[in-house]
Amino acid sequence: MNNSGEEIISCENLVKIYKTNDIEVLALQGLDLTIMEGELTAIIGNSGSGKSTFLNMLGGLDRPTAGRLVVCGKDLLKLTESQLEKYKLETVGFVWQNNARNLIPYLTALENIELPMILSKRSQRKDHALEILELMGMSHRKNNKLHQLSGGEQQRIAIGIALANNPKLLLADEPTGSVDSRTADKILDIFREINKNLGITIVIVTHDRQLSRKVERVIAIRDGRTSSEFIKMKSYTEEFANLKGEIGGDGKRDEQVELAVVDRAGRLQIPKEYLEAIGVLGKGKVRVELENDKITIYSPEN
Ligand SMILES: Nc1ncnc2c1ncn2[C@@H]1O[C@H](COP(=O)(O)OP(=O)(O)OP(=O)(O)O)[C@@H](O)[C@H]1O
Repeated sequence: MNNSGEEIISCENLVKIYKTNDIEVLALQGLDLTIMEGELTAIIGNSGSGKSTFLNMLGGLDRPTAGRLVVCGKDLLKLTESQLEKYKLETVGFVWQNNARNLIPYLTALENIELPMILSKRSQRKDHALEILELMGMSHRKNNKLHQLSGGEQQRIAIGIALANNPKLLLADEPTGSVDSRTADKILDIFREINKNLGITIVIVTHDRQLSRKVERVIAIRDGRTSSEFIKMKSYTEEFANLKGEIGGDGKRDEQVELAVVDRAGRLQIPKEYLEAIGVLGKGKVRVELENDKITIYSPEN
């Protein structure tokens, strides 16, 4: 991760309501989060919590209903249709779980990677596509079509397609959802390399707890709101050295610390289990005390 200190995604009180016939579904209900340029972030949450909805908003595939969503300086609630088309083609790259959606089956791997460049009228497309294939370790598969590639190879090409127009932000929806764990590890390695070497900000939506343990920042969404965050405390270099016994390993397995989210209005969401543990869940009130640099939360009965 090479976080440059610039905000690339700023999301405040984001709301998305889907209307089907007479039914309204509140898919995002005031989501707040900020992602800095150069971060590699995983978004986790139960089925139906709003992960894909948020990724679709980030990708410009669907419009938010209300709130604020600014990506790379572009206000996604205000872009015109043609600005949104350009944004989808040039500012973000999208990798889907389903490769039939990522790759056009009757085109070769090389042609698939060239396609986004054709759509945005770039020159020197073939050279750039060949460079990307090399970066993905897929030069030897350039003339293969979808059905001639393994699941892992298809995902590499899908990432290559997403990188074709040099996006600042790469979005991936369950990229390891349909491959075995060894392939999933390799795909995650590619994301890490792209993040580190090209400095591209990456947001991955995943159910895969194994994958989310391997990234430095994890944002948990519950019921369309940010519920908590996990930050990795050790760098990969340190962790790798630890594994190889090169630096004193402390034997600690849990390298991610959980952070509760405080929104811009100062509202704090405390994990439900914590409230349960001190017997205040559903009570509506807690005792809060400030003591030097600590805030302590008690049950009012204590
Ligand atoms: N196009 C749509 N029309 C109506 N409701 C939708 C639409 N897309 C999503 N929803 C609803 O919005 C809520 C959030 O869905 P979303 O797909 O974002 O969740 P998710 O966390 O990605 O779930 P999963 O992990 O199962 O993919 C769900 O209740 C879902 O049924």
